[in-house]
Amino acid sequence: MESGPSGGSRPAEPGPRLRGLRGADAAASASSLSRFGAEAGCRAPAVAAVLPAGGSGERMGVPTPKQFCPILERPLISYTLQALERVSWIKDIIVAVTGENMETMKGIIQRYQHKRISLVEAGVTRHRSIFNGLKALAEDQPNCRLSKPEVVIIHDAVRPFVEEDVLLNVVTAAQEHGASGAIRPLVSTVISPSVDSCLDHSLERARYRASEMPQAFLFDVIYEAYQQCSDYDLEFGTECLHLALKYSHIKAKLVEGSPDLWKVTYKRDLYAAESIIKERISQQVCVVMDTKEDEEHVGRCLEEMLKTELNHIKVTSGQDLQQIIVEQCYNFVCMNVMTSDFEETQRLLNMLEESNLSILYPVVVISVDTEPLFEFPEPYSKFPLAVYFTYGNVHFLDYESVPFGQKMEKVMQIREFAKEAKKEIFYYLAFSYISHRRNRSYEKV
Ligand SMILES: Nc1ccn([C@@H]2O[C@H](COP(=O)(O)OP(=O)(O)OP(=O)(O)O)[C@@H](O)[C@H]2O)c(=O)n1
Ligand SMILES: O=P(O)(O)OC[C@@H](O)[C@@H](O)[C@@H](O)CO
Repeated sequence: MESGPSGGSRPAEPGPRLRGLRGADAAASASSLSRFGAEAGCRAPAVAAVLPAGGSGERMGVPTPKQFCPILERPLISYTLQALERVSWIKDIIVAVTGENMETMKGIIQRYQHKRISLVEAGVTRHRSIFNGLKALAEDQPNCRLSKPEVVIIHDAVRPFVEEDVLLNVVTAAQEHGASGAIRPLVSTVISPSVDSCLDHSLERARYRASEMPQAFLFDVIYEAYQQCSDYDLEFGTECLHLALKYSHIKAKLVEGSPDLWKVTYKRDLYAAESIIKERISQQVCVVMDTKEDEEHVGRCLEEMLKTELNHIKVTSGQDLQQIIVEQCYNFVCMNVMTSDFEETQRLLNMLEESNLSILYPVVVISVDTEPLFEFPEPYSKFPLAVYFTYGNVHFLDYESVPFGQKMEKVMQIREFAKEAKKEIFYYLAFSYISHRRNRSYEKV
């Protein structure tokens, strides 16, 4: 077993989380942990995850194993890891990959700065890969460097759309019942063909469900099941819940999952995944404050206001910017509260230029000045002005006819600045906040 960049024998505490992410997601995670306590009437369990990622993706029909196929130039498995890393109460993530893909996997971990990851060798079947992942967590194994969790999540590496709520549901249910799995309604009816490929019988669709992922187990339940498992089951089985029932006599609690839990199997699934990822990326915004203090004030206000509209809002004063860009955020709002010389915006644009962000998706940078670079004549002066630039062209929203004073050179300054933003779509908003710098209180106009 090999640890990822977190190194050491014990995976570090949740890796450097994005400040805003820490704010929003950690709050969610914290509330989740309290849910453990409330609903299960017990303390939050130690939780680890095993991700089988050792397949060859034959049904995808491409040379690259599907877990490494790019979506927006980023490997599919990286999105799944990112989804699990957003859940701060998952302490260890064990990924089973083949020996030939080990270096590829390490490169992905390094490139996208994934944390809490340990790698194990995959097996020739999915069950054997999962078993190898569980061994890495068992304490009866030589050189075991990870502590045994109370609950282990098993989740296919090619199911990138997994949210904290379903993970919490299966883990909470596993704590109580010993095993749990996400299920979805069947789309097609299940039939049984006869030996001459004629219909033998069909199942009443409403009485059956599709078994999806994530699944969760008390670690001892599933580990003992795999230890007793027959070679036949390890070779041909596809259902971990079945192993828990057959060998540990545990009837898993079934949990309704969301439609997005599907497994990327065929090429069409990759196209569908790309559409969903694009839609989700468009819902992600990073607010970049020019000072840490403003991050705590204006940033948190914006976070509170925006988080009901967006699926992920991150607020930072810069120290996490590199990680945010690595995670492929595409929408940035630079709040220049203290300065209006574009310093922070320029720094972001430079980082975007130097990053490997996919150019398949436009980056939007909105620079907001609380001290407008120029005054507008009445009655416009008290309205926010939306001036936006597309590849160096200046467009004025709504105020085309606004007569500017002699300070056009300020507008030209913005225009020159925007020309630097080669591939970004750059927005500039001038808000007239009244900011009492002394007592750091902010009043919106
Ligand atoms: N020996 C194997 C086979 C599969 N998997 C993993 O199990 C998950 C679900 O399996 P599946 O969708 O069947 O993946 P593949 O086996 O790669 O697909 P195919 O059957 O089309 O080859 C995937 O993340 C896959 O990488 C694994 O870890 N080890
Ligand atoms: O058989 P495959 O390896 O394609 O897929 C595994 C799936 O069966 C499995 O992920 C769920 O059905 C839940 O067990």
